Amino acid sequence: MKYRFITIEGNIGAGKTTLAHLLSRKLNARLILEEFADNPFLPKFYENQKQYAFPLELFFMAERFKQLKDMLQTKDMFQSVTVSDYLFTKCLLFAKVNLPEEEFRLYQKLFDIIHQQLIFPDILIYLHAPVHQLKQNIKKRNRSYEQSINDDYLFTLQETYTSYIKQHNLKTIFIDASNADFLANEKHLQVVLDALDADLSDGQHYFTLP
Ligand SMILES: Nc1ncnc2c1ncn2[C@@H]1O[C@H](COP(=O)(O)OP(=O)(O)OP(=O)(O)O)[C@@H](O)[C@H]1O
Repeated sequence: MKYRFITIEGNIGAGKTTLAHLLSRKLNARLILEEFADNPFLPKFYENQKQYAFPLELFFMAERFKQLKDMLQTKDMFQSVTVSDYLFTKCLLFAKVNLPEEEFRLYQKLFDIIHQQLIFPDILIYLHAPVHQLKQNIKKRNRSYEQSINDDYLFTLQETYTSYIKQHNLKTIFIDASNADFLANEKHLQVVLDALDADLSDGQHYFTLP
């Protein structure tokens, strides 16, 4: 495997964690998973966004920084590849959507200082699914506090993610994940594995699933 650090991103409910598990098994890679369930502000945020957005975003940034720094500094002699189901920049993208202007500027200052200390992934896999499908996935997995998520929030996040990817030259495997089923359909996983094997230049590369 030519990549040492592979990161999967996508909107809420896009299927990042499932793909991260499958890839890490196939590649015998170390797995870094988002620990959103430990964030005590998340259920409160969904009830009252204005009041809880800032502590929520700060908590996510602190936890993710700690997790990535710890994991990436510890060398694992048996697993030379790492797969994560989030990009550290995700903190900034969500903060941009959720915080008022002044608070976002403060957040960005902190983010910029912290971000310099982390390693960027060698390749990003972005799962793009339409909002109606994300809603179905969110409904199906049935985390109670997520059931109030509305279409506008998902659309705005989608736009924020895609414009970030377009503006940066990060090597990206952009997958049209409408109807993706990486668990049940081996051909879907194979598309990702083949893309990781291909010689890709920097920037975005689009793939559809069979
Ligand atoms: N920075 C953030 N600000 C606000 N909410 C966040 C932030 N990061 C994650 N969340 C919330 O945490 C929960 C988990 O989000 P995330 O998109 O990481 O995982 P997921 O939806 O379980 O992923 P997938 O289904 O693609 O595996 C969601 O409710 C999401 O909105």
